[in-house]
Amino acid sequence: MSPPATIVTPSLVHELDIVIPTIRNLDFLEQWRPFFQPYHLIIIQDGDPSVKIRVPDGYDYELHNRNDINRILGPKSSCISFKDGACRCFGFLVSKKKYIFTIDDDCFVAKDPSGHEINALAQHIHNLLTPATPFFFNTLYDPYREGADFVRGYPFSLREGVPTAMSHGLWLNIPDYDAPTQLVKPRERNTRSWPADRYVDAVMTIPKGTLFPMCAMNLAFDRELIGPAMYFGLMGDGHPIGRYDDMWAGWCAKVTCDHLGLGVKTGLPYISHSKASNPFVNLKKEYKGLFWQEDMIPFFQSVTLPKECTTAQECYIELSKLVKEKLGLIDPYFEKLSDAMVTWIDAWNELNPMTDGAAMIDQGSTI
Ligand SMILES: O=c1ccn([C@@H]2O[C@H](COP(=O)(O)OP(=O)(O)O[C@H]3O[C@@H](CO)[C@H](O)[C@H]3O)[C@@H](O)[C@H]2O)c(=O)[nH]1
Ligand SMILES: [Mn+2]
Repeated sequence: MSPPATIVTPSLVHELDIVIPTIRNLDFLEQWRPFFQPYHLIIIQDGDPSVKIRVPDGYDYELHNRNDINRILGPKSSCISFKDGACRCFGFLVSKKKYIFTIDDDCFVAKDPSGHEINALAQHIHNLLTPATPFFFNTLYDPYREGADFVRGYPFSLREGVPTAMSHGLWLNIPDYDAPTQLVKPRERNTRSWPADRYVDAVMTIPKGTLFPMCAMNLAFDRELIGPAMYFGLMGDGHPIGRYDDMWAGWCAKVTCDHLGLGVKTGLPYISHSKASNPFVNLKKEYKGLFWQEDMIPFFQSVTLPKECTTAQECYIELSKLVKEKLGLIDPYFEKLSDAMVTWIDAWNELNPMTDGAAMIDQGSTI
């Protein structure tokens, strides 16, 4: 379902890039053509750079493989993962647009319960252009949606909301499960009809102080507000962990949004996820993350950033110090990750000299 027709959602064709990490031909773009064709694509080709990736005709795109990443970043390319979808964050780095939409190459156009094709991009744009409400939960969900509003008892001093930095979409068909869950529920599908009936027609702001497991399959964000915090970490080749790229970025970005007074939304739009990656391969990649996360989550829940940090870059550098100090005790990996977080910000500032990130947003008047 796209945003209601009465709310005109600008296309943002000149303000938004679509970033796709890939190891395969991009035939999936044929199905997205009605929605994606006007936009510039940034394709990050992972794996062997000598492999030719086929992009359907008629798309305006730039494609970066590992040789390009090494050439553009030089020694800083060490912070960009290889042989893991985490490489997509290079696209966030080189984009020059205000907004990013990132999607996996096994994600297709979904249909809502009435059978209409969902323009996921239009819904993300609507989510990003309307305020978020992290300081007080609205029980009718998104108050800025046609036909909804703030419910009785919602403080008027908070109804202006705050800028939305991230829009986290969901998935029909193959849900984004971790390997153990995938192994015990191999045939589970998230369908829009009975008995699953898991098409939830809602967008909600994730409250301040609450973390969430960010999936990069169907994700949009405001690059100027939160781009510097959207680093997907050291994953894949040469590293002890994989498939925690988007999770890591989501935890860092959420604590940064909370500190800067920015909003994160989850819910609509849905895409249809077509391929279940191999659960045994995934288990090997995720293994350390499955128990490290029992320490990572309390760490992020305990993070407080100094009030002097007023931009995403400043928050992120502070976070990198805390990662080294606190998580470095778990495993030397986190010391390397902390250093890579600093390298990422150096690369960000080098490629984006003009953006000084978001100044701290008014935390919303207390009532
Ligand atoms: O080595 C690789 C592997 C994959 N990619 C690209 O990354 C995305 C996601 O890959 P895939 O769909 O095969 O894996 P999933 O398990 O479904 O993905 C989930 O894991 C998350 C963490 O990576 C991901 O965002 C989730 O959706 C595809 O576009 C692959 O082409 C890669 O670049 N390098
Ligand atoms: Mn997938």
